[in-house]
Amino acid sequence: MTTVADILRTMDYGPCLEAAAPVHSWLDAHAHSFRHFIHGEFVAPAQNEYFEVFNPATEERLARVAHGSDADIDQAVAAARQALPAWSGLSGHQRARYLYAIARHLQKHARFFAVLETMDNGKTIRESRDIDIPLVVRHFYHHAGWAQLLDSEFPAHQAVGVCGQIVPWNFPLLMLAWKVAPALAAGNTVVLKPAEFTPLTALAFAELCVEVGLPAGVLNIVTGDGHTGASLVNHAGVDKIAFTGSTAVGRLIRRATAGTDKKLSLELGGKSPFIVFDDADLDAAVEGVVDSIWFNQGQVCCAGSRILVQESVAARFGDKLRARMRKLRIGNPLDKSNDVGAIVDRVQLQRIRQMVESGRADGLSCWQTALDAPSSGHFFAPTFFEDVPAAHALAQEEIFGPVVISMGFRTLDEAVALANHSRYGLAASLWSENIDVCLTVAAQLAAGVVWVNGANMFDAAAGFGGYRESGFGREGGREGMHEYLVPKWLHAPGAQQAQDAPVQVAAHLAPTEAGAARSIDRSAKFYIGGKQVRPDSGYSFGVRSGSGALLGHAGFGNRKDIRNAVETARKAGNWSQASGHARAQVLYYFAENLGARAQTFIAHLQAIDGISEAAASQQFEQVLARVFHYAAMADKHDGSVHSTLTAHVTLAMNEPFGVVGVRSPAHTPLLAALSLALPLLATGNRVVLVPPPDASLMFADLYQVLDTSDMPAGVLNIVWGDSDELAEVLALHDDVDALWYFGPAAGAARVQAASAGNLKSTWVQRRQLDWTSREQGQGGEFMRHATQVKNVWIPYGE
Ligand SMILES: NC(=O)c1ccc[n+]([C@@H]2O[C@H](COP(=O)([O-])OP(=O)(O)OC[C@H]3O[C@@H](n4cnc5c(N)ncnc54)[C@H](O)[C@@H]3O)[C@@H](O)[C@H]2O)c1
Ligand SMILES: O=S(=O)(O)c1ccc(CO)cc1
Repeated sequence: MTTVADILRTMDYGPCLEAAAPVHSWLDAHAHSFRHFIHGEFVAPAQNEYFEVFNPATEERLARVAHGSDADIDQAVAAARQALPAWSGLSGHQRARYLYAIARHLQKHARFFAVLETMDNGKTIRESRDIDIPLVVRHFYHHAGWAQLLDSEFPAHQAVGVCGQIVPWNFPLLMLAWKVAPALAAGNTVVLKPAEFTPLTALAFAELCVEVGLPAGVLNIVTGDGHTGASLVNHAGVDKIAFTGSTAVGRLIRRATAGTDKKLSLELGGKSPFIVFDDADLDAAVEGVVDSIWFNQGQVCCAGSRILVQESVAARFGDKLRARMRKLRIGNPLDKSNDVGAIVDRVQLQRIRQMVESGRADGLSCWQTALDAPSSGHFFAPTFFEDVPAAHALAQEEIFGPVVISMGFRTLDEAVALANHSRYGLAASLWSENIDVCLTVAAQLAAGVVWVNGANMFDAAAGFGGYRESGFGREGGREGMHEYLVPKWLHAPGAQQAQDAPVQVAAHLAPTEAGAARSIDRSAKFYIGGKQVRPDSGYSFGVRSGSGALLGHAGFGNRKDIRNAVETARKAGNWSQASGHARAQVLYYFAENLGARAQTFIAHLQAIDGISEAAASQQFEQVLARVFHYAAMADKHDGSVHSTLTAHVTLAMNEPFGVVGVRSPAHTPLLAALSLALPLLATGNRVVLVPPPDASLMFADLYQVLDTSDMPAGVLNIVWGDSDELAEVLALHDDVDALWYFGPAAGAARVQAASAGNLKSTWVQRRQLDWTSREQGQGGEFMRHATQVKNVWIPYGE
């Protein structure tokens, strides 16, 4: 028997077990069997199929859970559709009261949810009790607030409709909260599919919703696997899909929803850098690594899994990290003394093992904490690979386990280059005592979240989400609410589908009317890198007026022209670094020079659309007003400081995407094209514009104005031809960061499917907008789509 004297001598932790009895009683009361939650009731699966759920720490069977089929999804979507009018018709205040009640009830049952989560997932009770469940509660409180304030904070917006939500197994209830709370606050109804390894807290949450009297059908939960998820994604009755999970499945969902009107947000994988500068508090940084990669056994999408350490301190840092690893306690997750729990499932454990073995087989230096874990259960020792080459799979692939790698760097620039050497862009952690270094680096990182001298910090008031292949959309904060809202004018009755005439251009010589050749003294070329450029194809086409008269010739663009335009836009990065004031000056100057050429453009507008001179003049005035508007906005699209829980200044910075492709519509062509290009330019993006071919002669005159307006070469490039074909080339291009497509449904589907390659953010509008309306043609919606939010957490105080 261990005596007090023994304890004082060894100072070892004793076992300190959390009671599991309340969860066992709950499982017993359900006879260890769970059905779907649809229309406020627990209903049996249509095909009577179930799957088993285990405790990964003990391999004990916890329950059998319904396996959702197409019929179950159908029933749940119908319930959500039926509940939608009444729920979205409630006042924000009425919805706030439900969300507040959910938060209160969660607090009352907090320990039950924490224990259930630990048993289902394998995470330590310290984490589920002190992090997951308090954050879940915080999310419902925070979003009760957004429901209350919806009318004043999001005027002229409405709910999207029925939301299909699919979550992973790493933070089961927290991921549910991230999705359900904003959806319900905004007035949507929900069908949620939990991950197959961890459905139990979602089902307990459904019971809690019954307890608080949430109206039937507002929240529906269908359990199942990837097939169930795919059925939800493909269901025609769903208006929005919100997905958190792997990049591979995110890509499938992007393709599956292409060409539908479904709004989409994707929170995907990561390989986040953890950067340690030589002036960092190394002991604090070592604790940061523990929070980054051994938290939740490294099954964290934003885990700091790549340590980049300045060479001068690398050896010291490595020693300190190994010393700390020796102290990590791995074992029963219900034991409050343990730091590291179980891996969620045998399959995931196997994947981690294979990745680690491949690193060892390649001769990489590998160090592991001694594993003194229980004989049953899925445990894996904290693992550290030192000096891993930047291109190695262990430095590039997400492992999703307790495995960290490190590599050295010498200079700040090298650190930034290594940090950004990844297809992902979810998060980053920076360690330095020099605030200049921290903010300089934070601004240069391609990451949706940056933690300064900290790691893995979250709060409902701050947005979370990625750049690049880590997905698009944000969860949390004001920016997260936008994922569940749409401007009311988009749903206004009478909005038509865009009906661009099928592209008439063909790579052949246009028949020329007698005498026309005399008036045609040039063939309009493209504008690439600040220069007029002949088409690569060597073909041109005849440009005709609205009445069919031949106006001139224009080059016919192809894949190569687009690639050249993207390359030159890529090099024009200084525009993104320029101040808003500098960009405003260029746009004002552009407006001034455009105004001086009014007669030219009025004549073009008359010829293209067959409108009167008065109507063309009026449209041109609107064009000038729009340029002035975005010149004015260039230094005013401010970010914000979020009110997060801890002592942080959490900056939400609006950053440009980089290179953005724009396919603009035929209707009111100059106004439409500039209404799209200007917000992008004002916010620092570089643009490859594909305007309608019928208006190419007018756009050839437009770039002459650009030439005289100090617009740097490569910032705005213009190529025309078969608009949808060129848009698809842009969508497929990995160096294009975002794409705006305004045009007919068939082309929209093509670009959305093609964008799945690098998961670029797309803004697609198949409806024909009224560009002359200020509500539809300009404003916040455009500025918001032109930027992505980076949240930078900067600590203050002690
Ligand atoms: N960015 C974030 O916020 C975030 C957060 C947590 C996890 N993740 C990512 O999630 C991954 C780990 O979770 P996982 O293994 O459960 O991911 P996963 O993509 O395999 O599964 C996630 C969810 O999608 C469902 N699913 C699987 N195939 C589907 C399909 N074809 N259509 C629709 N749904 C489908 C699953 O059943 C599960 O509910 C990691 O890559 C991690 O980085 C990202
Ligand atoms: O979505 S994840 O990045 O995996 C994540 C990590 C941590 C927390 C809470 O601490 C929530 C979500």
